[in-house]
Amino acid sequence: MKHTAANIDHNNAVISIRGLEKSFGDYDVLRGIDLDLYQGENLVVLGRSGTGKSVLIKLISGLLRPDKGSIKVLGNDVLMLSTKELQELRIRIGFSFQNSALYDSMTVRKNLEFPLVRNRKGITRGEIDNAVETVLDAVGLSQTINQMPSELSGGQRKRIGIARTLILNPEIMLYDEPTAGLDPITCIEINDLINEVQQRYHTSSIIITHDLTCAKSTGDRIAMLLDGQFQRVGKFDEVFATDDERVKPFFDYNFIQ
Ligand SMILES: Nc1ncnc2c1ncn2[C@@H]1O[C@H](COP(=O)(O)OP(=O)(O)OP(=O)(O)O)[C@@H](O)[C@H]1O
Repeated sequence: MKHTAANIDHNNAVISIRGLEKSFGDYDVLRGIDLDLYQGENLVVLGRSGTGKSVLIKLISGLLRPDKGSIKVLGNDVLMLSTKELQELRIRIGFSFQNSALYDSMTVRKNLEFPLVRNRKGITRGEIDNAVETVLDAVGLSQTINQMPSELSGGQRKRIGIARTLILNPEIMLYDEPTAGLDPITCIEINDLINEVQQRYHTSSIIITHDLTCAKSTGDRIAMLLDGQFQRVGKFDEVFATDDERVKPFFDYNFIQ
């Protein structure tokens, strides 16, 4: 079970979605999504491949427009924002995506400086150095500051990718399959890091994963996408207390029953 007691404000939804629908041609991917992400909460989104998890993230970040429904993020109606306002909103969201690769030709320090220099005009050298050292310490990799990405393990690269996101002090974190392709021990480290980020940065997070160990150890709540809707939402044990043949195989496969 999740081992950190989270400080969640259930009166404050940082993401609020109602009646969201999205189709591509004849395929109705999302068929009426309702979802609240509360301040301080880690919410895990589970679902089979192709059920629309990435589409949901793209709708939340304004990269796709829905056919129906509303999306509020940090008090903003995403569908009403101008391009510039959307860009400003996205800076407040940290994206930890599988393909958010590090720049191979830059040291860890330069990789971490990059988003700061681009997004914080007028920032001083001292402030940059301070921010880099703080996020590296947060992900436990201070010693790698002058290394190249090719000298790091997969787990270390993942941590630096998360540090690069944290450097802009995001209010919301979106993790897309954070443990994919990592060995079990590194997975545990990444799960712990997600929980530490929640505690230390007071972020609210959506974590998309197929890894139920990750779901169990990071999720304050689990939302399972079934047939285009969140049909099972709750604590980990509640979500899996069912004989539903769409749900059981997830559990059985992950825990070898
Ligand atoms: N721009 C697009 N145009 C047409 N179809 C799309 C588009 N984006 C997504 N789809 C379709 O929507 C469905 C949901 O895709 P999505 O990438 O959200 O799945 P997913 O749940 O994230 O899957 P996975 O776990 O494999 O990453 C898929 O059938 C996909 O082909």
